Amino acid sequence: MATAENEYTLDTVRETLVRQEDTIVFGLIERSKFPFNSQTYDQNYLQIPGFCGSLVEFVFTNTEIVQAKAGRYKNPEENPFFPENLSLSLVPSYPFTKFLHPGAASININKSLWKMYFHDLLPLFVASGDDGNYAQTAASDLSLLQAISKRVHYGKFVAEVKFRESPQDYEPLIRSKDKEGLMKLLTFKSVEEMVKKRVEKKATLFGQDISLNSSDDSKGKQKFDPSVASKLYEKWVIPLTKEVQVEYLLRRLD
Ligand SMILES: O=C(O)C(=O)C[C@]1(C(=O)O)C=C[C@@H](O)C=C1
Repeated sequence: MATAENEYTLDTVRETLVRQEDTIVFGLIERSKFPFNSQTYDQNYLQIPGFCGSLVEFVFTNTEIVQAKAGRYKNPEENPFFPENLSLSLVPSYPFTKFLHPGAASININKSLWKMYFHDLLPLFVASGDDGNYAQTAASDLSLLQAISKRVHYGKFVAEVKFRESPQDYEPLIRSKDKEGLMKLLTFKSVEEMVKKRVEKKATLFGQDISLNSSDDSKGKQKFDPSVASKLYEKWVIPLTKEVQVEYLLRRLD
Protein backbone atom coordinates (compact mmCIF):
# COMPACT_ATOMS: atom_id res chain seq x y z
CA MET A 1 0.00 0.00 0.00
CA ALA A 2 1.14 3.54 -0.67
CA THR A 3 2.62 5.57 2.14
CA ALA A 4 0.69 8.78 2.81
CA GLU A 5 2.78 11.91 3.18
CA ASN A 6 2.23 12.19 6.95
CA GLU A 7 3.22 8.54 7.47
CA TYR A 8 6.88 9.28 6.73
CA THR A 9 8.58 9.81 10.09
CA LEU A 10 12.08 8.98 11.30
CA ASP A 11 10.65 5.84 12.93
CA THR A 12 8.80 4.63 9.82
CA VAL A 13 11.69 5.27 7.43
CA ARG A 14 14.02 3.44 9.82
CA GLU A 15 11.55 0.52 9.92
CA THR A 16 11.76 0.39 6.13
CA LEU A 17 15.57 0.32 6.30
CA VAL A 18 15.37 -2.55 8.82
CA ARG A 19 13.11 -4.57 6.50
CA GLN A 20 15.45 -3.91 3.57
CA GLU A 21 18.26 -5.53 5.58
CA ASP A 22 16.46 -8.88 5.24
CA THR A 23 16.43 -8.59 1.45
CA ILE A 24 20.12 -7.67 1.34
CA VAL A 25 21.19 -10.48 3.69
CA PHE A 26 19.18 -13.06 1.71
CA GLY A 27 20.66 -11.60 -1.49
CA LEU A 28 24.18 -12.19 -0.15
CA ILE A 29 23.28 -15.76 0.80
CA GLU A 30 21.75 -16.39 -2.64
CA ARG A 31 24.76 -15.02 -4.53
CA SER A 32 27.14 -17.08 -2.40
CA LYS A 33 25.51 -20.28 -3.74
CA PHE A 34 27.44 -19.70 -6.97
CA PRO A 35 31.20 -19.46 -7.37
CA PHE A 36 32.70 -16.31 -8.86
CA ASN A 37 31.94 -17.43 -12.46
CA SER A 38 34.25 -14.90 -14.12
CA GLN A 39 32.77 -15.45 -17.62
CA THR A 40 29.71 -13.56 -16.36
CA TYR A 41 31.86 -10.41 -16.19
CA ASP A 42 34.18 -10.99 -19.15
CA GLN A 43 33.73 -8.40 -21.91
CA ASN A 44 34.95 -10.93 -24.51
CA TYR A 45 32.70 -13.86 -23.57
CA LEU A 46 29.52 -12.83 -25.43
CA GLN A 47 29.13 -12.72 -29.20
CA ILE A 48 25.64 -11.24 -29.51
CA PRO A 49 25.01 -9.18 -32.63
CA GLY A 50 24.11 -5.61 -31.74
CA PHE A 51 25.28 -5.93 -28.12
CA CYS A 52 28.66 -4.95 -26.76
CA GLY A 53 29.45 -5.80 -23.14
CA SER A 54 29.54 -8.58 -20.57
CA LEU A 55 26.80 -11.07 -19.77
CA VAL A 56 25.99 -9.29 -16.53
CA GLU A 57 25.54 -6.02 -18.48
CA PHE A 58 23.34 -7.88 -20.97
CA VAL A 59 21.12 -9.22 -18.17
CA PHE A 60 20.93 -5.85 -16.37
CA THR A 61 20.14 -3.72 -19.42
CA ASN A 62 17.53 -6.08 -20.81
CA THR A 63 15.86 -6.67 -17.45
CA GLU A 64 15.72 -2.94 -16.78
CA ILE A 65 14.17 -2.32 -20.20
CA VAL A 66 11.34 -4.76 -19.43
CA GLN A 67 10.92 -3.49 -15.86
CA ALA A 68 10.81 0.14 -17.02
CA LYS A 69 8.03 -0.74 -19.47
CA ALA A 70 6.22 -2.50 -16.62
CA GLY A 71 6.44 0.68 -14.51
CA ARG A 72 9.19 -0.09 -11.99
CA TYR A 73 10.92 3.30 -12.23
CA LYS A 74 7.71 5.29 -11.74
CA ASN A 75 8.23 4.56 -8.05
CA PRO A 76 10.61 7.22 -6.61
CA GLU A 77 12.26 4.51 -4.48
CA GLU A 78 13.68 2.82 -7.60
CA ASN A 79 16.76 3.94 -9.54
CA PRO A 80 17.97 2.19 -12.70
CA PHE A 81 21.61 1.23 -13.35
CA PHE A 82 21.38 2.04 -17.06
CA PRO A 83 18.91 4.95 -17.28
CA GLU A 84 20.22 5.88 -20.73
CA ASN A 85 18.60 2.78 -22.30
CA LEU A 86 15.14 3.04 -20.84
CA SER A 87 11.86 3.77 -22.52
CA LEU A 88 8.70 4.99 -20.82
CA SER A 89 6.37 2.88 -18.74
CA LEU A 90 3.60 1.23 -20.74
CA VAL A 91 1.32 0.55 -17.79
CA PRO A 92 -1.35 2.77 -16.18
CA SER A 93 0.30 5.14 -13.72
CA TYR A 94 -0.11 4.86 -9.97
CA PRO A 95 -0.37 8.00 -7.80
CA PHE A 96 2.80 7.60 -5.72
CA THR A 97 2.93 10.13 -2.88
CA LYS A 98 5.04 13.11 -3.87
CA PHE A 99 7.03 13.26 -0.67
CA LEU A 100 10.45 14.12 -2.09
CA HIS A 101 11.69 17.43 -3.45
CA PRO A 102 11.93 17.27 -7.28
CA GLY A 103 15.76 17.54 -7.07
CA ALA A 104 15.74 13.93 -5.83
CA ALA A 105 15.29 12.66 -9.38
CA SER A 106 18.77 13.85 -10.37
CA ILE A 107 20.50 11.73 -7.70
CA ASN A 108 21.59 8.30 -8.88
CA ILE A 109 24.83 6.83 -7.52
CA ASN A 110 24.40 3.40 -9.12
CA LYS A 111 27.62 3.78 -11.14
CA SER A 112 29.59 3.91 -7.84
CA LEU A 113 27.56 0.99 -6.44
CA TRP A 114 28.32 -1.02 -9.56
CA LYS A 115 32.08 -0.49 -9.13
CA MET A 116 31.98 -1.22 -5.40
CA TYR A 117 29.96 -4.41 -5.92
CA PHE A 118 32.06 -6.01 -8.65
CA HIS A 119 35.51 -4.80 -7.56
CA ASP A 120 35.27 -4.86 -3.77
CA LEU A 121 32.28 -6.78 -2.46
CA LEU A 122 32.06 -9.91 -4.64
CA PRO A 123 35.69 -11.00 -4.08
CA LEU A 124 35.05 -10.73 -0.31
CA PHE A 125 32.43 -13.45 -0.10
CA VAL A 126 32.22 -15.50 -3.28
CA ALA A 127 34.31 -18.66 -3.69
CA SER A 128 36.58 -18.81 -6.71
CA GLY A 129 35.55 -21.24 -9.43
CA ASP A 130 33.26 -21.78 -12.37
CA ASP A 131 30.09 -23.90 -12.46
CA GLY A 132 28.68 -22.61 -15.76
CA ASN A 133 25.63 -20.96 -14.18
CA TYR A 134 26.38 -17.53 -15.63
CA ALA A 135 22.80 -16.40 -16.26
CA GLN A 136 21.75 -17.41 -12.74
CA THR A 137 24.83 -15.67 -11.33
CA ALA A 138 23.95 -12.47 -13.20
CA ALA A 139 20.34 -12.72 -12.02
CA SER A 140 21.43 -12.99 -8.39
CA ASP A 141 23.86 -10.07 -8.87
CA LEU A 142 20.92 -8.09 -10.26
CA SER A 143 18.57 -8.74 -7.36
CA LEU A 144 21.25 -8.09 -4.74
CA LEU A 145 22.48 -4.90 -6.42
CA GLN A 146 18.91 -3.67 -6.84
CA ALA A 147 18.32 -4.24 -3.11
CA ILE A 148 21.53 -2.39 -2.16
CA SER A 149 20.66 0.44 -4.54
CA LYS A 150 17.16 0.79 -3.13
CA ARG A 151 18.57 0.93 0.41
CA VAL A 152 21.21 3.51 -0.37
CA HIS A 153 18.85 5.75 -2.38
CA TYR A 154 16.28 5.52 0.41
CA GLY A 155 18.59 8.09 1.98
CA LYS A 156 16.53 10.64 0.01
CA PHE A 157 13.47 9.78 2.13
CA VAL A 158 15.48 9.76 5.35
CA ALA A 159 16.91 13.20 4.51
CA GLU A 160 13.49 14.65 3.68
CA VAL A 161 12.11 13.46 7.02
CA LYS A 162 15.07 14.96 8.89
CA PHE A 163 14.75 18.23 7.00
CA ARG A 164 11.02 18.52 7.75
CA GLU A 165 11.63 17.74 11.43
CA SER A 166 14.13 20.58 11.86
CA PRO A 167 14.38 22.93 8.87
CA GLN A 168 15.84 25.60 11.12
CA ASP A 169 18.95 23.44 11.68
CA TYR A 170 19.37 22.32 8.07
CA GLU A 171 18.61 25.51 6.12
CA PRO A 172 21.71 27.56 7.08
CA LEU A 173 24.01 24.59 6.29
CA ILE A 174 22.28 24.05 2.94
CA ARG A 175 22.56 27.74 2.03
CA SER A 176 26.25 27.76 2.82
CA LYS A 177 26.72 24.39 1.01
CA ASP A 178 28.38 23.06 4.16
CA LYS A 179 28.66 19.35 3.32
CA GLU A 180 30.65 18.55 6.45
CA GLY A 181 28.13 20.32 8.69
CA LEU A 182 25.24 18.49 7.02
CA MET A 183 27.01 15.15 7.39
CA LYS A 184 27.52 15.81 11.09
CA LEU A 185 23.93 16.88 11.66
CA LEU A 186 22.39 13.84 9.97
CA THR A 187 24.70 11.31 11.66
CA PHE A 188 23.60 9.15 14.60
CA LYS A 189 26.60 7.02 15.51
CA SER A 190 24.66 4.88 18.02
CA VAL A 191 22.06 4.02 15.34
CA GLU A 192 24.84 3.02 12.94
CA GLU A 193 26.36 0.69 15.57
CA MET A 194 22.96 -0.95 16.12
CA VAL A 195 22.41 -1.39 12.38
CA LYS A 196 25.78 -3.13 11.90
CA LYS A 197 25.20 -5.48 14.85
CA ARG A 198 21.68 -6.33 13.74
CA VAL A 199 22.74 -7.05 10.18
CA GLU A 200 25.47 -9.41 11.37
CA LYS A 201 22.98 -11.16 13.65
CA LYS A 202 20.52 -11.56 10.79
CA ALA A 203 23.25 -12.98 8.56
CA THR A 204 24.12 -15.47 11.32
CA LEU A 205 20.51 -16.56 11.79
CA PHE A 206 19.38 -16.57 8.16
CA GLY A 207 22.56 -18.34 7.08
CA GLN A 208 22.21 -21.20 9.52
CA ASP A 209 21.35 -24.72 8.43
CA ILE A 210 18.07 -25.47 10.17
CA SER A 211 17.59 -28.86 11.73
CA LEU A 212 14.28 -30.16 13.15
CA ASN A 213 16.13 -31.02 16.29
CA SER A 214 16.48 -27.51 17.74
CA SER A 215 19.55 -28.35 19.83
CA ASP A 216 21.44 -28.98 16.55
CA ASP A 217 20.78 -25.54 15.02
CA SER A 218 23.62 -23.76 16.72
CA LYS A 219 26.06 -26.43 15.52
CA GLY A 220 24.85 -26.05 11.91
CA LYS A 221 27.19 -25.02 9.14
CA GLN A 222 26.99 -21.37 8.08
CA LYS A 223 26.05 -20.77 4.44
CA PHE A 224 27.84 -17.48 4.52
CA ASP A 225 30.34 -15.53 6.67
CA PRO A 226 28.08 -13.12 8.65
CA SER A 227 30.85 -10.57 9.14
CA VAL A 228 30.67 -9.81 5.38
CA ALA A 229 27.17 -8.39 5.92
CA SER A 230 28.30 -5.99 8.65
CA LYS A 231 31.40 -5.06 6.65
CA LEU A 232 29.20 -4.27 3.64
CA TYR A 233 27.13 -1.95 5.82
CA GLU A 234 30.08 -0.37 7.58
CA LYS A 235 32.24 0.29 4.53
CA TRP A 236 29.63 1.04 1.87
CA VAL A 237 25.91 0.91 2.64
CA ILE A 238 25.86 3.37 5.55
CA PRO A 239 28.45 5.84 4.13
CA LEU A 240 26.72 5.86 0.73
CA THR A 241 23.26 6.31 2.29
CA LYS A 242 24.73 9.33 4.07
CA GLU A 243 26.25 10.63 0.84
CA VAL A 244 22.82 10.41 -0.80
CA GLN A 245 21.34 12.33 2.14
CA VAL A 246 23.89 15.12 1.77
CA GLU A 247 23.37 15.32 -2.01
CA TYR A 248 19.61 15.45 -1.50
CA LEU A 249 19.81 18.17 1.16
CA LEU A 250 22.11 20.30 -1.02
CA ARG A 251 19.27 20.42 -3.61
CA ARG A 252 16.48 20.78 -1.05
CA LEU A 253 16.06 24.57 -1.32
CA ASP A 254 16.45 24.86 -5.11
O1 LIG B 1 18.75 6.24 10.73
C1 LIG B 1 19.20 7.28 10.25
O2 LIG B 1 19.08 8.38 10.82
C2 LIG B 1 19.92 7.27 8.99
O3 LIG B 1 20.25 8.31 8.47
C3 LIG B 1 20.33 5.96 8.37
C4 LIG B 1 21.77 5.60 8.76
C5 LIG B 1 22.04 4.24 8.04
O4 LIG B 1 22.46 4.29 6.88
O5 LIG B 1 21.75 3.21 8.63
C6 LIG B 1 22.68 6.62 8.25
C7 LIG B 1 23.12 7.65 9.05
C8 LIG B 1 22.91 7.68 10.50
O6 LIG B 1 24.09 8.00 11.16
C9 LIG B 1 22.33 6.43 11.02
C10 LIG B 1 21.88 5.43 10.21
